[in-house]
Amino acid sequence: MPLIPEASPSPPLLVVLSGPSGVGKDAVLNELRRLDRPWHFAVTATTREMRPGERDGEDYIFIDTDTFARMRERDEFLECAEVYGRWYGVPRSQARDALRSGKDVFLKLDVQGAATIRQMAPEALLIFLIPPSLEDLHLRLRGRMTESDAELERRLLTAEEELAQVHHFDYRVVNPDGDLEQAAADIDAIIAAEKCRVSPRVVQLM
Ligand SMILES: Nc1nc2c(ncn2[C@@H]2O[C@H](COP(=O)(O)OP(=O)(O)O)[C@@H](O)[C@H]2O)c(=O)[nH]1
Ligand SMILES: Nc1ncnc2c1ncn2[C@@H]1O[C@H](COP(=O)(O)OP(=O)(O)O)[C@@H](O)[C@H]1O
Repeated sequence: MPLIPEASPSPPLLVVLSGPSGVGKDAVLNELRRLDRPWHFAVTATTREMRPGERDGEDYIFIDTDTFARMRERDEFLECAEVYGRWYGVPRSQARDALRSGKDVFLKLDVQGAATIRQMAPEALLIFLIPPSLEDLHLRLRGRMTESDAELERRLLTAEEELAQVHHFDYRVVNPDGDLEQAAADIDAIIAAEKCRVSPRVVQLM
């Protein structure tokens, strides 16, 4: 029996997850990985030092500033930005190949990266993760104990500017204190709803 065209699977989504440092992006993404959906979580490159427990090639591709500059000159990044004094970039292959394979692709980006993707691929789905309060954000960032005092201060100062960018996003999801499963469930529901759009998002990447 011929398939009804509207019943065919919707095209893969390019999902950008942003949010201030310490809000819980990594924690929520790890929860989303456990859902075992047909999603690809892009691994981006950074010149930031590796934190204890991070794995090269899994949490990030850790490279030095010369290598980053060379990759940038060769236009190997879909997007890149200087964030909190370090460089970060999405290798083109990380997004393009996974989309072509039909997988929804998650990019964990700062607000600059989200704005670049919005320009480059207006059909991308932009989700902003927010803390219940600035106090919660400060407690989480301090509690992670991964930044020097100076770096911590820089991230906290930047957080308010980042939070003010929420109106550029399609969805905002609260990461409730002690209940990151709820934030993951909200994002899972957003993706499921987006897959039911009558006019689906069709992402074109160069
Ligand atoms: N624009 C852009 N931002 C990125 C990229 N990879 C990571 N980031 C963002 O860079 C910021 C700093 O990341 P990180 O050093 O892991 O700090 P964290 O947010 O405190 O975990 C976060 O907002 C990330 O979402 C990238 O490829 N491009
Ligand atoms: N919903 C939550 N409630 C309480 N603590 C959280 C929650 N989500 C994340 N955390 C903690 O907050 C800190 C920052 O989380 P992380 O995922 O590193 O944030 P980001 O990737 O956005 O910088 C970590 O110690 C993490 O365990």
